Amino acid sequence: MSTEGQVITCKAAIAWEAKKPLSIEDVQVAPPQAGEVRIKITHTALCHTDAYTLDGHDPEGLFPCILGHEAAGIVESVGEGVTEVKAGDHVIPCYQAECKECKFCLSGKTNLCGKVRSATGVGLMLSDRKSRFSKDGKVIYHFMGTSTFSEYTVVHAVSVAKVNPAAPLDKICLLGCGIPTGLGAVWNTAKVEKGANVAIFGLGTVGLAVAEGAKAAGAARIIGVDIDPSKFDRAKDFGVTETLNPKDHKKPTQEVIVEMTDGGVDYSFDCTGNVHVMRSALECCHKGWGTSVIIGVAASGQEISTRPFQLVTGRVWKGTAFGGFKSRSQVPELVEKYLKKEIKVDEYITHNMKLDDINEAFDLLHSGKCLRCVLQLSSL
Ligand SMILES: NC(=O)C1=CN([C@@H]2O[C@H](COP(=O)(O)OP(=O)(O)OC[C@H]3O[C@@H](n4cnc5c(N)ncnc54)[C@H](O)[C@@H]3O)[C@@H](O)[C@H]2O)C=CC1
Ligand SMILES: N[C@@H](CCC(=O)N[C@@H](CSC=O)C(=O)NCC(=O)O)C(=O)O
Ligand SMILES: [Zn+2]
Ligand SMILES: [Zn+2]
Repeated sequence: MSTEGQVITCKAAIAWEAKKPLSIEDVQVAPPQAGEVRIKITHTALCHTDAYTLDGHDPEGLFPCILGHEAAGIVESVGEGVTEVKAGDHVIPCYQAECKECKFCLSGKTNLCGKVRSATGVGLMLSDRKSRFSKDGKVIYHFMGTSTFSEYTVVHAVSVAKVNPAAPLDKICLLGCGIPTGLGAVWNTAKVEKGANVAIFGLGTVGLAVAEGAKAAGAARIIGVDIDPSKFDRAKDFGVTETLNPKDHKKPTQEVIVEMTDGGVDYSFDCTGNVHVMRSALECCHKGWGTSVIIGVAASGQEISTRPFQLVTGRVWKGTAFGGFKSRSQVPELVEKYLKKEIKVDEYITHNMKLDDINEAFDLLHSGKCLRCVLQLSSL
């Protein structure tokens, strides 16, 4: 029976307030309005950014909300005027939109899109500044324009990447965030070249994807830094050539790396979200040309600092969102790369669970034992 045009009642994990476990409850999901798409989410993974917002560190965090932004699913219905996807299409919801017509999209300089960001930042849909989620009449906010911890979600059409239906949704859900972010930080933002020396701070999913991207780019040395030594063996499988635990050294990590590399690395990446680590990452870069890319998301109120002399003497500080990939255009290309075995995806999945187990999955994420945990919400 078609659900098009109807309110759907389905299960979702509601974050009623910060720092509290999620609650699996029935929610009402309104039909998509003009320019919107309702998606049946089949699989979602958890990213550190979901934990960051749930823990109350996100200045944009709004409660109650439905978190989740690394997922895949099938279009259930589309609103008026939506032509690029239709019911039955396999899709990846993208927290970074791509409208292809705003100042950002047309600039050729960035993957950021300005079309819906003002609405997604306050948990609403653009057309009427309302939420499509409710619980017995009470508004539940959207998150990152995706809200994938729900059996059904509504997103802006500019935030939907249509992908090859031959790709397994339980794997390619990971292409909604962490893997593209790490690969793209190397390929699009830093543009690491053959023979370069690289340092990666933080060897979770994002850091490992940086390692994978750096190896593919032909980096000579890939130094993996983490305070958890249990991360090191696996990191070597992703391309890390040397490991460094800051706790094993009296000197600041940046000094250790500068000594190891005859003056510093060509590129460094922060994949921790810790502002002190971001400073180390900048300062371990080579004088004159070293570039450091901030990927990690820092908690509300945190600020970065260094001596301006570090920049005067040629180091460059950059940041990246979704690895600089244009979502609707390039996520389908990443799916094809996965199908051709040109990029890893399965290797980042350490756990598989059901939506009901989501709080256990967050505990695993916090424990450091988990790279990506994929939750199955429904079967095809
Ligand atoms: N800019 C963007 O578009 C995106 C940013 N992120 C952010 O990237 C960061 C990494 O995400 P995940 O890999 O999912 O997280 P994760 O929690 O799996 O990995 C973080 C790693 O950093 C290590 N670490 C923590 N403190 C450290 C320190 N002081 N020195 C060295 N290593 C340290 C941890 O042991 C862990 O291995 C998070 O801040 C996340 O919010 C994630 C996706 C997209
Ligand atoms: N809401 C936070 C910032 C969170 C943030 O930086 N998000 C990243 C993606 S993290 C994915 O796991 C991002 O793409 N930012 C760009 C954007 O447009 O949101 C805050 O207010 O500081
Ligand atoms: Zn993420
Ligand atoms: Zn745009």
